[in-house]
Amino acid sequence: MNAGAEEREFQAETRQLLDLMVHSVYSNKDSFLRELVSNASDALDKLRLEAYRDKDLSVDTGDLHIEIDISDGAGGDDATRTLTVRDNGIGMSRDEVVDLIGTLAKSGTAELRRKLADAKDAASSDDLIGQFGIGFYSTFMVADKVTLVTRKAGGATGTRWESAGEGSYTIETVDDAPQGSSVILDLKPADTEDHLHDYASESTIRQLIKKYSDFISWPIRMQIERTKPVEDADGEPVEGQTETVIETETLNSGKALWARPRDEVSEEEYREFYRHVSHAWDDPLEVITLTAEGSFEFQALLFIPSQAPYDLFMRDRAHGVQLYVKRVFIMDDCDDLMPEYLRFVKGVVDAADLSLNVSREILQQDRQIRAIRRRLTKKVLSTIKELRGQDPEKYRTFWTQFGRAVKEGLVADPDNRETLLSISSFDSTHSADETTTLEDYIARMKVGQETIYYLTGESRAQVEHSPHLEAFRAKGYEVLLLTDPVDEMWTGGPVEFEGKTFQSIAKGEVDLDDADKSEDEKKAAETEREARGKEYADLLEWLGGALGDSVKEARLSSRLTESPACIVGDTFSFSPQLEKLYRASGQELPPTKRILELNPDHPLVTGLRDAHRDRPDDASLTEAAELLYGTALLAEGGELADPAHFAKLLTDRLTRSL
Ligand SMILES: Nc1ncnc2c1ncn2[C@@H]1O[C@H](COP(=O)(O)OP(=O)(O)OP(=O)(O)O)[C@@H](O)[C@H]1O
Repeated sequence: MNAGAEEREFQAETRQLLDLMVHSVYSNKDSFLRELVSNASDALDKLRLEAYRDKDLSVDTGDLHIEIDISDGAGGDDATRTLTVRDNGIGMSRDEVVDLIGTLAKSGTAELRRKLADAKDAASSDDLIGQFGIGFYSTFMVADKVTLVTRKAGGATGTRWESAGEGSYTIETVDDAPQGSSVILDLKPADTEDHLHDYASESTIRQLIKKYSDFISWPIRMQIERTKPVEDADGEPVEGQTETVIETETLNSGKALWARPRDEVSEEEYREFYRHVSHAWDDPLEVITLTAEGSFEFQALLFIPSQAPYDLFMRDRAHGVQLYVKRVFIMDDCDDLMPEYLRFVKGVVDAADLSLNVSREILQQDRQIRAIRRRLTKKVLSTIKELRGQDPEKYRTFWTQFGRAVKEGLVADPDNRETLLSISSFDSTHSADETTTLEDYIARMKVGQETIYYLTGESRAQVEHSPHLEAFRAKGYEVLLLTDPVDEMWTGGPVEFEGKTFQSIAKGEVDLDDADKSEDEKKAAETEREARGKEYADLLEWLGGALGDSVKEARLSSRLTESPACIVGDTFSFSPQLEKLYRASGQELPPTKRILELNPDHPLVTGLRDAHRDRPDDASLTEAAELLYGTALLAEGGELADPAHFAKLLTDRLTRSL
């Protein structure tokens, strides 16, 4: 080893990942080439941009390209078959090599770590590799040894990194590295049964580049050996004489996919491009193309993935939509082109009239970018809407994967709320395992029903057994069951869809009795209500006082059929879950007092009414009231303010009753 050379151990997770790669049974081993070419192409994009921005950077950007070299080991028995992918792009410094290649970099997330720990058998590696897309390391599926030689643009020395994919790698500084990076693979023997093709064969490489990387905008070159007829001085072939010549051939067409008409691009080309821009290995669920002409010219090629990335709800997620200006790559993950709630959309936007010098700060202020974002948002939403109508299966996949993120738009993007509601799906009491759209909900509404009923909570199991649902269920009213935290947010204010308002069944007054009654029936019901009101007036007043620290008032309920009591909020008061969310985010809130509603037909309530009438000063009635309130709170999945006190009351009662 040279001076400055070091042998370093891989981190535990990296070792585990490499082990998975080395012993991989992943059926698509060819993907390693796409990853290397993709990295090389990114490196060239970065260099071009860097050179444009930093005029003092001493680099040659005259002939930026990717080169592939193969050696089939024909030199002798022990000559190694190698494949080299070389670029003259941005390169890496020694520190970058250690950070980006030597460690598990961004893939070292908790999720991958957890899955790696579970992936004990080789079979589960297939799924894992496909799901995470494991860039540079995928080379170990096809190589016994990987060598990376790289020199950062503008740097004086280069770095050589080498590993056999086992416990360690070596790294050393080298003087003679050309600018850019070369990745040299010592290939494993071809084994078609194991999906290992002959990657030292010219025709294999030619095919793979066509298939996976044709759209790469930089030339991908290879030296091709050809046998040609020898020509005489006049350029005429000499009979019976041939010669071997080496020619440089460009393997890819390099046509920007977004600039080509949609019907001329195959599904396969779109898929490979999707994988390139998104660094994902799944298939796109939907391809979206858009060409805008007029004052703001741009072309967009966007993809909705078929699988949510593991980091969809993490803060420092990367890789969104890329920005190009007139075919020149400007930046990855351009947040300003897509609203946060559509952050899973991948792809490319190529704008005609921006400066190549544009920075993230400028973009945020740019009128043109805002206009593009509005157009793209509408286009993505209308595509999802079409999907819903035309391909329910795909729509279901979409909603399962991305619905939670999309619903954030109901809060963040009021301008598109109606469309967002129309593409949303919700759990509902209508079906135990199918979600419903609002359109379908409305079609099933009962005669006389004016509002869309919903109930929020922490889980379906919890809300499904909430006392608030009793009368709705008994009378056949469908209720949406909203259990994502974001549901608390968008239902926090008035919401309408197709002229129908949303109403929480745990808030405000509901009167299901009146919905389908005639005028006479309504009058009779009103008379009965008044009579009941009188009958219970004393009890309700007393309860309001006895439980005054916890509730605003007590009243009779028309939502209950089985439970003795439930607790409801005012129409626009915070739900307990929303209060909890606000508190968890550090905001101070005064506690919201809600209303205790009683079921006048329940024996506990009639018993309490009679006991209060007969023994108004009996102290044990206050305990009964507290127990009644506590059980109502527990039944809706709420939390008791003083569980120990409640437990003691209950224990005492039980003891006395035995
Ligand atoms: N040819 C190259 N030139 C310059 N930098 C490179 C090159 N190849 C890889 N890198 C750097 O190493 C990093 C890690 O590469 P790797 O392929 O493992 O992951 P990735 O491309 O970032 O993402 P993914 O894992 O999703 O493919 C890259 O992000 C890039 O910064």
